[in-house]
Amino acid sequence: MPQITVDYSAPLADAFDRPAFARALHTAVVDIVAARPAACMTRFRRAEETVVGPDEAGHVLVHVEVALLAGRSEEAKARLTDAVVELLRAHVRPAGGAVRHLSAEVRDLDASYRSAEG
Ligand SMILES: O=C(O)C/C(=C\C=C(/O)C(=O)O)C(=O)O
Repeated sequence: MPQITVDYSAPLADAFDRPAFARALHTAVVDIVAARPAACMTRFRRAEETVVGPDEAGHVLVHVEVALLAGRSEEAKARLTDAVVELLRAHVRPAGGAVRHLSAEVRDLDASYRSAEG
């Protein structure tokens, strides 16, 4: 299962349409790296405290990590990363004038990865 983790700053709680983002993200994962639709799984983690440089306020962060079984090309992984950042732009509204820091990475799951269902 593509294991997808999204860390986001707490002030974005009402400004980040998480279900819509996850659905669009899963479509992108299926289209770009041919994952099974039903296998795409995203969890969101709300960060109560963030600091950017010296600042405890004035910034909000979203970072997305997509972990895939090994085998996709670097080009495909880079295309997916670009698509994720574009989706973040579309689904994270600026919150109270804070600077948005939107980022993503696509990496390979470790060779030891196993999963089970049921
Ligand atoms: O669910 C699957 O299709 C197989 C799988 C993971 C698949 C990916 O992570 C991928 O396509 O990159 C699994 O966890 O069983």
